[in-house]
Amino acid sequence: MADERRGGSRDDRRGGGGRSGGRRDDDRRESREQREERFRTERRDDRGRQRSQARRGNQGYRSAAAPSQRRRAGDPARRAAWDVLRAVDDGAYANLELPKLLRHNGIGGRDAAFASELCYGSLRMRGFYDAVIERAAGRPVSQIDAPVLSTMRLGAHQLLGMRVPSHAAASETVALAREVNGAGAAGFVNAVLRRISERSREDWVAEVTGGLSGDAALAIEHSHPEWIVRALRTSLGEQAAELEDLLVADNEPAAVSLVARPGLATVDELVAAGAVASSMSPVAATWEGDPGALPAVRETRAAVQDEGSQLLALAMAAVPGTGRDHEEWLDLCAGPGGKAALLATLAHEQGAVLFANEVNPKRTELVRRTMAAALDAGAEVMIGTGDGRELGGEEPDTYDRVLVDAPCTGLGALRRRPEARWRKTVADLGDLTVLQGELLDSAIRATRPGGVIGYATCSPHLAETVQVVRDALTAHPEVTAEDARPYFRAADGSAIEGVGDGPWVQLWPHRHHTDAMFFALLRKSPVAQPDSES
Ligand SMILES: C[S@@+](CC[C@H](N)C(=O)[O-])C[C@H]1O[C@@H](n2cnc3c(N)ncnc32)[C@H](O)[C@@H]1O
Repeated sequence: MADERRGGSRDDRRGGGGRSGGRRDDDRRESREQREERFRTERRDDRGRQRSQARRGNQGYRSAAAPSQRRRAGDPARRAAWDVLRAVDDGAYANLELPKLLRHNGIGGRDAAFASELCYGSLRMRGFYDAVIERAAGRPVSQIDAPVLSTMRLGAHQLLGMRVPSHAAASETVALAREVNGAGAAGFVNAVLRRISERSREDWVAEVTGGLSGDAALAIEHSHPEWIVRALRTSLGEQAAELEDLLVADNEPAAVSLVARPGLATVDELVAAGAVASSMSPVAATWEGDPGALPAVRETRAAVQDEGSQLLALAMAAVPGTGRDHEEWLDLCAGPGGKAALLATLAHEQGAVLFANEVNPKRTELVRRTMAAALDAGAEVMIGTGDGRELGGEEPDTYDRVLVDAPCTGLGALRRRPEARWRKTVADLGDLTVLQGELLDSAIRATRPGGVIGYATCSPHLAETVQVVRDALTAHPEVTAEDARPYFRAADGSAIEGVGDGPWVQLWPHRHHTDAMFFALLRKSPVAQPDSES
């Protein structure tokens, strides 16, 4: 392939017409921006409303401290956590919002770590805390004003989920309530937190799950929507006894895993900088602190990437392809580009070329940025924007390896997105599984005879994983499933255990300390030879 195609656009190659698959994402972005604007203005109203409501309805409550001793404002870390909870209620993502706020307010070090734990923990454990708050407040949370409820959730997490001494948790949270909710509401917060502090976490679990059994009790105690608990139980199948371990793992913050992109960085380089080599992915090291402090990360030679994603890209490259020289690889859903960047360096090592496709133009741009070091090192990559569902019809029988890292519910990455579990609904599955089926269908069409297709999701939900693959196998008799397990290798070269009975691979947070990634490997039969047809 000619050098000028490196980092070039597939749209250019096809005459620059571009593709217009990004409208749905643009629509979403617009409404998100509108929501943010609404939030900026509404927050002032909320606080005003809150004060007057509190004066009307909660006059009986009094702060624990004497008026002369009352702190007028909360501390900056708690305030930042509260601001994020409010923003999340309006559609923001905590992992994007919190770093922005911490930077803006100059909060760093231990205060930043405290704000992160407070914010993410309150969001993850919202289901449990709301059940506790309802008992302590003597009313359903739907009857508590949202800004006051956010304050109470922060207080509940300090009391039941962090090692903050009760008196500090209560007094600091009441000071925050005075600042953001008004004096009357602060009295209400004080009374509720006082009641919560009278019992241990274990006692509250017994109280709020009393009378419930099975998945309903697990859902409250481990703070997952019940439909997700049921789906995870089904996905675990014969290992359903591990369900509680999985729910616990979902509530623990994921360690920061770095990938050393082959040919660009090494695990040894990351270890020399203070990271710890992983026993799971051969190209991973875990890192505590700001990844941006590492030159290899700033230069895109290394990056933050879940080890499950690393293993999956490594497997995709390790599978025997068509055996052709100079293979062509396709990443059908590449944005923001983590797997594509790893595939690009692996393709470069094998003398192959990668085409990274993404439907959303802004995410295509992220793919380009993620690739910077790989492109500089001479990896042959084309990056294009387009609807992956059309690609199989446009370029049939073309690619030696095709990865479909499909858009999904993300139920396998709940550790990373603390609010995600409360936003997903069973209804999301319907549209997603249709899209996943169409993308896999297109990927099969785009695959050269004898080539391989990897189908991946960061969800273990059977409707998005096994069912999509089975439907594709039924619709495409020219494709067969291959055992993916031999291609998942740990850092010492041994086979990774506990990935299921095959032929697919299912990784799990509680077993592998990765996201719950699913991977299926399909192969398109080679073109029938003339003599075999006779
Ligand atoms: C799970 S993410 C892929 C993550 C990516 N492989 C990585 O490792 O960074 C799924 C991606 O599919 C994209 N997508 C959604 N619908 C698509 C379509 N019809 N064609 C191509 N990409 C699509 C989404 O915008 C999203 O970026």
